[in-house]
Amino acid sequence: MSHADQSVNRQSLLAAADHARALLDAMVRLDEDTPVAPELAQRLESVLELLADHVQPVEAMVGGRTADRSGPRKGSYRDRSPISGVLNPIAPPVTLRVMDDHTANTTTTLGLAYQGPPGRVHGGFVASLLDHIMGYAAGTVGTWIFTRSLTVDYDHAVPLFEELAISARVDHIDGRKIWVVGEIRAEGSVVARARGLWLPPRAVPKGNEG
Ligand SMILES: CCCCCCCCCCCCCCCC(=O)SCCNC(=O)CCNC(=O)[C@H](O)C(C)(C)COP(=O)(O)OP(=O)(O)OC[C@H]1O[C@@H](n2cnc3c(N)ncnc32)[C@H](O)[C@@H]1OP(=O)(O)O
Repeated sequence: MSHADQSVNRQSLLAAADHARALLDAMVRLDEDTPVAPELAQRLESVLELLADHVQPVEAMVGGRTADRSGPRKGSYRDRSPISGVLNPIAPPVTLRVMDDHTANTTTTLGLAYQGPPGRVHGGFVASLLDHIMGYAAGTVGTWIFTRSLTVDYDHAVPLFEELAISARVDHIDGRKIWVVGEIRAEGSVVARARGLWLPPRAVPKGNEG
């Protein structure tokens, strides 16, 4: 496939991921006695049939390489992230900014698919957003890092349908330990805060050395 074709194909995949996001939003807003339910199930089944021969085996996606590492990388790991992956429909629309000063930030607006208490973002997803952005801030210190500890303070409701500003910065580094703080703001006020510890693995995970 030429570079031009690849670019057109990627645009189509990005559009498909956006449609899938819109589908998730529509699914959680459907009334249980909607008359379109049978046709919806049928149409989605035929979409899955279209994809059946084209999805990669999971081994090709885990770690970004085929199991025996002989094949090419099967697409970008970051594009598939559940929080910021543009090709992962469960990721809300976010654009990450990772800065040289060991900070990371993003903005996003979440719909009903992320609802916990009525009108509020699910607390687990609040933690996931913080974990992810804080992980990227920690990631500016070393390539492979994992969350070892994360403590979240839910100061106020994190609202749905309003723009959220999520930011993180490395607070201090103590040997291998990278301590990070993060926060979420809505309309300029802090609604959630977190503090956490990130650590590199003692050995680089198998299959990711290259
Ligand atoms: C330019 C752009 C670059 C961007 C680049 C991006 C990179 C890409 C970013 C991806 C962003 C995704 C963000 C998702 C983030 C996940 O989703 S990560 C997934 C969830 N986390 C995991 O799966 C981790 C599971 N845990 C592990 O694998 C291992 O425990 C770890 C984290 C590798 C650490 O292993 P370990 O070093 O053997 O751990 P351990 O000895 O228990 O603890 C190390 C030290 O920390 C201390 N410690 C542990 N817990 C605590 C605590 N709560 N308080 C104080 N001290 C503690 C210990 O006492 C110990 O201290 P020392 O004795 O060494 O002084």
